[in-house]
Amino acid sequence: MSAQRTNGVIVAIDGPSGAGKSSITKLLAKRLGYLHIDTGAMFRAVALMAQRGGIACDDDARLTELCRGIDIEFEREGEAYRVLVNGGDVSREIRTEEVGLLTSCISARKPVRDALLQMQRKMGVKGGVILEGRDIGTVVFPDAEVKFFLTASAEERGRRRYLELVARGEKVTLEETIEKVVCRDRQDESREHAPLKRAEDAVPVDSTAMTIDEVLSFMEKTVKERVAA
Ligand SMILES: Nc1ncnc2c1ncn2[C@@H]1O[C@H](COP(=O)(O)OP(=O)(O)OP(=O)(O)O)[C@@H](O)[C@H]1O
Ligand SMILES: Nc1ccn([C@H]2C[C@H](O)[C@@H](COP(=O)(O)O)O2)c(=O)n1
Repeated sequence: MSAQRTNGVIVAIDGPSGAGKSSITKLLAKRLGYLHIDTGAMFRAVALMAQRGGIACDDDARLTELCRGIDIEFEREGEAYRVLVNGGDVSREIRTEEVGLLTSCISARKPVRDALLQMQRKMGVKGGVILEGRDIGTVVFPDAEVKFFLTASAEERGRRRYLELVARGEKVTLEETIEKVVCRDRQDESREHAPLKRAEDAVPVDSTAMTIDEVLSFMEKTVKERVAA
């Protein structure tokens, strides 16, 4: 472990939409006493601010200016966390389907990735953190002590997201939800900058037939073994 890691190791959890990254990261961070850094929420926050400012998702000049002046924070609230942008709570607004779609475009822009890369490295460099996203183990922290690539079949991820949306009262079908998951996968995997892919040294976890507790126990055991080694 490098001398910079004064607070513990860095754990990276990458994977496609609906794989369970946020759910697992929240629980694993609690068990380890680590900080949970939801990098997807950071991209969503930039997308929301671009939407509010009338900035087109491919306007790199204005996106560069937006990212230069943006302050994104995670504020612990009991067992959860609030996402603050320039001091304002955007935890709910960033989770809408509209912002999610805009984020797919925004997250492909190099100025946005470069700006958030610096922020994420600053947040995690001392360790004692779990970062979840698409490029943590490949780009943000290629030297992370523990890396996981968490996935599940597109059908299972669509089913999970469908149940989540229906529970929120949204009128969606299972078929269209699976289609959106597959579409999001294609966008995240095919973009030019920091595409979604498994780091060579990431531990693959296919949760298609695993419960949240089974995934959590496996990851906790793996981290503790790696730290003890
Ligand atoms: N192993 C599992 N078995 C059943 N349901 C799961 C499992 N893992 C996660 N879920 C459920 O699937 C839904 C999506 O999980 P979550 O939001 O954590 O995924 P994610 O990878 O963070 O997605 P995104 O990247 O789109 O934010 C949640 O309702 C969660 O409770
Ligand atoms: N490190 C990251 C994290 C997220 N993204 C993209 C992928 C999604 O299109 C969008 C929202 O992520 P989610 O909240 O669904 O995990 O942001 C990325 O490109 N890199």
